[in-house]
Amino acid sequence: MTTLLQFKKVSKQYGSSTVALSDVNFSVNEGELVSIIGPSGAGKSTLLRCINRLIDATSGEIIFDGMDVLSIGRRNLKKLRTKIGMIFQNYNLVERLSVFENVLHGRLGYKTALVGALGFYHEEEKARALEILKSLGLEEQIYKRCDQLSGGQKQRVGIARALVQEPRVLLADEPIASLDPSSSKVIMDHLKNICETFGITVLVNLHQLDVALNYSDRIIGISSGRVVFDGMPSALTHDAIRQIYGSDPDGLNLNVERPKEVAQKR
Ligand SMILES: Nc1ncnc2c1ncn2[C@@H]1O[C@H](COP(=O)(O)OP(=O)(O)OP(=O)(O)O)[C@@H](O)[C@H]1O
Repeated sequence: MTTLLQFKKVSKQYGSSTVALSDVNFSVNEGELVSIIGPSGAGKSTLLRCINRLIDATSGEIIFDGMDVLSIGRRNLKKLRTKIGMIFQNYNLVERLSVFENVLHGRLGYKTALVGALGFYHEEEKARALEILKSLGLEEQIYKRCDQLSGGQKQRVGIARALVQEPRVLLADEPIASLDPSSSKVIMDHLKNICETFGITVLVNLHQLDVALNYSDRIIGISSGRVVFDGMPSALTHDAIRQIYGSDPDGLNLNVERPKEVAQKR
C-alpha cells in the first residue's frame, strides 16, 4: 500500500488562544476512505483545510503525494490544489450558472487566469465533464441553473466538479450535513463508489457516527484538536466513542450499530 498523505506533529492555533489542532499524527493510504469524526469544534474542518492550504497549519509537517505542503511556493500550491478535490457542506456552487459551467470550473486550476476568465475549455474537458455528470445521474440537469436543483443534486454537482479535476484525493467537509437521509445515502454511495472504482482516496468529515461506521475503511476520531482514535470501524468500541465525544454513545442518540454487526455486514 502506498502512503498518499502524512500528518506529522501538525498543530494549528487561531489567534493567541484557540488551539484547533494539537500534535496531530496520522497517515492515509492511496484508495482508502477515511472518516474524521468528533464533536463540534473538535478541529475536523481545520484538519481537512490544512491539506489544501485553505488554512495554514502553525507547525508540523504535511506530506501529500511527495510534496511538503507547508513549505511549497505559489506555483506548486496551484499544482497541489489540482490534485485535491473538495466538497463542501454548502456546495459552494455559482448558483446563477448552469450545472455544466459549474462542473467545468473544476478545470480552472489547469489554466491561466486569462484563459479561465474567458471560459475556454477543450472538447476533451467538456466530454469528460458530461461523462462524469451522467455517471452521477445528472444527465437531465446539465443545462439547468444550479439554483433550480435540490440539495442532493447540488452536492452531486459538487462531486462532479471535484472529479473533473482528476484529483488524487477528495476532501469532503460534512457533505451530508444539510441533506435528508435518502439524499445522504446517495452521496455516500457515490463517494464509496468513486473510492472503489477509481482508487481515489476520500477523506470525509462526518457528524453521523452510523454513516462513518457503515462506509469507512478507517475512522480517525478527534477531540479538542487531538487524535484520540485511529482504527477500523470494527475497533470503535463504546470506550473509544466516549473518548471522542466525551459522553456515552447511548446518551448521544447517534444511531450506533454495534461494531461487530457492522463488520459482519460489510
Ligand atoms: N477562523 C477561525 N478563527 C478563530 N477560531 C477558529 C476559526 N475557525 C475555527 N476556529 C476554532 O477552532 C476550533 C476548531 O474548529 P473547526 O471548525 O475546525 O471544528 P469542527 O470539528 O470542524 O467543528 P464543526 O463540527 O462544528 O464544524 C474551534 O474552537 C473553532 O471555534
